[in-house]
Amino acid sequence: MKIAVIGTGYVGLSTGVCLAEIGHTVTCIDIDQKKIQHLQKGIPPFYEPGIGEMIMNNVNKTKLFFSSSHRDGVAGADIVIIAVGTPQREDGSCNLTFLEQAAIDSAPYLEKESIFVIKSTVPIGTNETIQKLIESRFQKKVQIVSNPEFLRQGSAIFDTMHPDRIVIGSENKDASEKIAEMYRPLNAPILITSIRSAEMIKYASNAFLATKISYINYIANLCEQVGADVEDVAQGMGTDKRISPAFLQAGIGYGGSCFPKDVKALLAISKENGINPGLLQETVAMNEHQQTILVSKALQRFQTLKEKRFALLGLSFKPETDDMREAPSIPMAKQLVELGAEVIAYDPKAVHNAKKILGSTIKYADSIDEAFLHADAIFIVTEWGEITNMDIGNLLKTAKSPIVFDGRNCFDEKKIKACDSIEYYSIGKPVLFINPPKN
Ligand SMILES: NC(=O)c1ccc[n+]([C@@H]2O[C@H](COP(=O)([O-])OP(=O)(O)OC[C@H]3O[C@@H](n4cnc5c(N)ncnc54)[C@H](O)[C@@H]3O)[C@@H](O)[C@H]2O)c1
Ligand SMILES: O=c1ccn([C@@H]2O[C@H](COP(=O)(O)OP(=O)(O)O[C@H]3O[C@H](CO)[C@@H](O)[C@H](O)[C@H]3O)[C@@H](O)[C@H]2O)c(=O)[nH]1
Repeated sequence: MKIAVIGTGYVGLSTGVCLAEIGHTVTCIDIDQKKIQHLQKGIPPFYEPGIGEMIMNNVNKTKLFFSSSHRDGVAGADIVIIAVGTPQREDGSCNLTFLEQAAIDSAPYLEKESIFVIKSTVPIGTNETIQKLIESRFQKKVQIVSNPEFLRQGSAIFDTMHPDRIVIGSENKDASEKIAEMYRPLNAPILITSIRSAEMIKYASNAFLATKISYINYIANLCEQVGADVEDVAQGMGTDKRISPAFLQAGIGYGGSCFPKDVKALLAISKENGINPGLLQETVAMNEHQQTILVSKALQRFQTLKEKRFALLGLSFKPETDDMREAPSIPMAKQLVELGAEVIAYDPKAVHNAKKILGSTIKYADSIDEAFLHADAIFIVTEWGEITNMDIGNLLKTAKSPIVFDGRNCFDEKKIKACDSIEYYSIGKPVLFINPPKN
């Protein structure tokens, strides 16, 4: 099939590249000309494992094209997929400006038979609004399909090639069958629903996962008070098939471009519809509290953080991405600086993006070793492989004090007990002291 994908962010680019990989001819469109120029040379605009190779492979096979002109992709396309951003407004509700503009930019070139697919995460009823916009403004009949995306950053290509399910929301049988046909080579379970149910599935899934994280963080905080270990508790819970072990990793809260904004959007939708949003309000409040928890532990340990030098390991909102959107490292670094500490941060990929947000309020190290040097304590924020695999015992010998605040529970007891000297604070687990420093 001939497919146009509008927006070359994490979702649009991953979708476009994978659809080319399974045999379709795909043109990816973006209004960001610089992005398109780079993509035409095979350079991805962000760090995402495996995407660069897949782009080059499909560009070389003339299955994948990039353009900044909507006409180039949309004219003659069987299917047009919209994957532009739907960010959060100040009141938490979803901002549809980019989506409306993408529809307006594409509509003039839509063919009579082409199907218009909205992959962006949108409030319930948006697909119908966009359909009406195209029909009234451009006098064109259009078949609209809601096809929400569930990929995770850091494993976007794997998730797109191996989805747990594909959700297709449509009021038209031919349109949903055509979209199912487009995805057929992926051999994934397909769920066909109404448009409104498909829109709701996306928010309900993200809000559920975010709530599951806030729940285990709440249990973790209780574990610390009652002397239990949250990892044992999560394992005990997760082995129950009805609960599952996924998303039971306690830590310093969720970040990223989706959970924070989608939970708040669903909250706004609840309020608009007169449904008590109390449950989701607690999810958000718990997450905000959790992002401050390591700083509270440090304050308790040191009384004052003035003139302390702290190493911050990991800046991106999760490993294997350079995305800093809503990363827990941002409030944490700001708080430490406000309390008078000097912060030196290390991240394998996200420093460039972190500098745009945190600027020169903190320092940046080129290596883990450099960050450890003379540090009064180490804060672990993101569980990159390089960080979880580091030789912590040896590295701590170069720090001023062997004190670690681990926000992602990266090390087991064996690794901590092998250190000559360490004071190890983690989330939802007892503090470990191995020949701790005197002060
Ligand atoms: N990031 C994720 O992991 C993820 C996963 C599932 C769903 N989603 C949802 O998918 C949507 C896209 O998210 P993203 O993270 O890929 O966004 P993004 O911000 O990374 O990228 C959006 C792209 O769209 C382009 N764009 C904006 N207006 C345009 C227009 N009129 N024509 C062409 N291009 C235009 C921008 O220049 C940008 O490159 C959002 O609704 C998001 O909630 C995101
Ligand atoms: O047990 C867990 C799992 C995740 N996280 C945190 O939750 C955030 C989000 O992680 P993850 O869900 O892996 O990454 P995203 O790329 O944000 O993906 C989520 O958001 C996407 C955008 O909507 C959806 O498509 C995905 O299905 C959904 O998992 C990160 O800060 C993680 O550190 C935890 O704290 N504990």
